[in-house]
Order: sequence, then C-alpha cells, then structure tokens
Amino acid sequence: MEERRVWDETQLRKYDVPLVYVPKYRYDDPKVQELISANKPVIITGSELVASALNWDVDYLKEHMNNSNCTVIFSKNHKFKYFDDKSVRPDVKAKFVPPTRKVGMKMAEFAKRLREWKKGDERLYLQQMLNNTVGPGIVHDFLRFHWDWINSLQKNMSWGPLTSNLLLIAMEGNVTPCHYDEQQNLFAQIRGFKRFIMFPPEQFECLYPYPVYHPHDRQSQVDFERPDYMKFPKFKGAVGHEAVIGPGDVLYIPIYWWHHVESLMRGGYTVSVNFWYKAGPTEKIEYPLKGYQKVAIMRNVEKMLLEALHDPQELGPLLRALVLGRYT
Ligand SMILES: CC1(C)c2ccccc2-c2ccc(C[C@@H](CC(=O)O)C(=O)C(=O)O)cc21
Ligand SMILES: [Zn+2]
Repeated sequence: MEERRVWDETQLRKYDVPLVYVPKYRYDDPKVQELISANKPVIITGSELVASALNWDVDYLKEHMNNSNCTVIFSKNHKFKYFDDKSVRPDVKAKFVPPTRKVGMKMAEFAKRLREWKKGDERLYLQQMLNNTVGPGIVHDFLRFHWDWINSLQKNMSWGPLTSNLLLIAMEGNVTPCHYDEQQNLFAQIRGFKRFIMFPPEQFECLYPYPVYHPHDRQSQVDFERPDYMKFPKFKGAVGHEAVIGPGDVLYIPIYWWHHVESLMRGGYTVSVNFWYKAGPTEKIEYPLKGYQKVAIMRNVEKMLLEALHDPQELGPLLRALVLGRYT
C-alpha cells in the first residue's frame, strides 16, 4: 500500500552526486539474507528489533537513565566529523585542529539544551554506549529488543561478536560526513528520519580517504557541500546508494561501505541505536579479491610503510617513486 509520506525532498541536503535507491524488504523476505550475505545495503522493515524502544524520547530517557553522564559532541556547524587523536603521533597531532569537542553531561541537561537551542548556538550530538549501567528502565527495554532475530542473522552470516550498541540522539539537520567503519552495522531508527548516502568499497578512488595515520582516518577528504574537483577529480565518478529510514526501520550498512548520514532538516531530533559486529573469519581467499579486501591491503601497506619510514613526510615521495613511470 502507498506509505504515508511524512517527509519530503526539501528536507534532504542537496549534493552533486548521482544516487540510486537502496532496496527495502520485510525482515522475513529471503532477499534480506541474500543481500546481507552479498555485503550489499538493504532497508529491513517489520523486524520489531527495537519495538520496545519506540517510545524513547528525551523526556522518557531522562526519567529512566541513571544520572550517568552521556558523551555529547559539540560542533560549530552542522557537521560532526569523527576524529581519533589518541593513536596519533605527536607531530601530526600538533598540526591538527579538532572540528568538534566532547563533553559529558546528564540526559536531563542534554534535553534542556535541545529545547533551548537557538540558531547560532553550537549544535549537539549525543552518543552513548548502551550497557547495563545506563539505568533499569532502559536496560529493561534493551533486553526486550528482538534479539532472537538479530542473533540468528549474526549466526547465519557468521559474523563475529556484537561489539557495541550506540544510542544516538542528533539534532535535526546534523550531518556525519562520509566515512567507513571496519565492522558490520545494523542501524535501527527509533525517532525521526535519517538519510544515508552510501558507496561500495570499490569506489575508494572516488572518495580519497585521509592517510591512515591521520586523526580523520577512514573519513573522506571530499567536502560533499563544496567538492574540490581539482584535488579530487575522481569524485565526479562517485555514485551513491540512498536510503531514508524512519521509526522501526533497520538499515544494514555493510563493513567498509562508505556512509554519509544526516538527520532530516526540520524533522525534529532523531533517536537511533546501532549494532556493530566484528567481521566474521575470512574463509579461504578467493580471487579476484573483493573491493573491501583491497582496502584492507592498502591500509596494511600504509601502516607498514609508516612503521618502516617513521617520518610521515617520506611516505608520499616513496610511494610516488614506487609507482610513477613504473606502475602508471
Ligand atoms: C558523529 C558521531 C556522533 C561521533 C562523534 C565522535 C566519535 C564517534 C561518533 C559516531 C559514531 C557513530 C555514529 C552513528 C552513525 C552516523 C550517524 O548516524 O550520524 C555511523 O556512522 C555508524 O553507525 O557507523 C555517529 C557518530
Ligand atoms: Zn559509521
């Protein structure tokens, strides 16, 4: 039946990227397991995975979460570009200007700031690991997630263990710029609508990730809002897979797939929970290698070269000497 449109295209940010649609199937449709085992994205409906959490809004959460501190990211603009400056060398870290800052705060304070937010204020993005200390009411809802469905999926796909569930509360219009993760991800939407633009690992050359040793490792250097086609000419060849998900939907984000994520403008704050799984064991290697395997190989080469050369400035010249005029 024709679904009631509760959002429209004017709530999506405009980018110069051609898009195809991610397919949508009911959780018991064989196409779901077929697509997931092929490492292809799919929107899964009717799973009831987080049905017990569909009432999670900030008022409910602040009532039922202990007074535990939540991690809240502040940004001066709508972009929340992830960075990891823990594992970064001091010389690289010294030059790096973090685009966001992390603050611990109680859910009640976050709710208040959300209510009182005015244009020009820093934007907020709450991301809190769900565990058994967040509060009895939340743990009760969490335990009532549709675990037998997702556990059977994990087993059928021979994924590794569930590593974490992140509770995510984003302001309308927040953007997580394009990046990839090294885990399988089932992303459950609870409140509001989120839009994903995803690219397969094969499009590595179009998305120009930062060097592996950079704090923005795994993020694309391309600013989707103002692409620099001189520096990143191959971005012209990128083709995105678009998915818009709402309450009750689950999106499968395959390991190593790039994803740009935004909470729809004028759609109110969004609540989501993601389920990150370690990759399964690689059975015997088959040739030709898959895109994500080549990405993993390139990452290892970068790490090895950095280890050997020690000075990051020497990596470029050595790689150019190795390739230009020889492998080009
Ligand atoms: C941007 C933010 C809040 C952040 C800041 C600092 C450190 C980590 C993270 C982090 C990690 C995951 C997400 C969820 C999602 C993107 C989205 O839904 O916005 C996503 O990428 C995924 O589920 O893989 C969001 C974030
Ligand atoms: Zn991600």
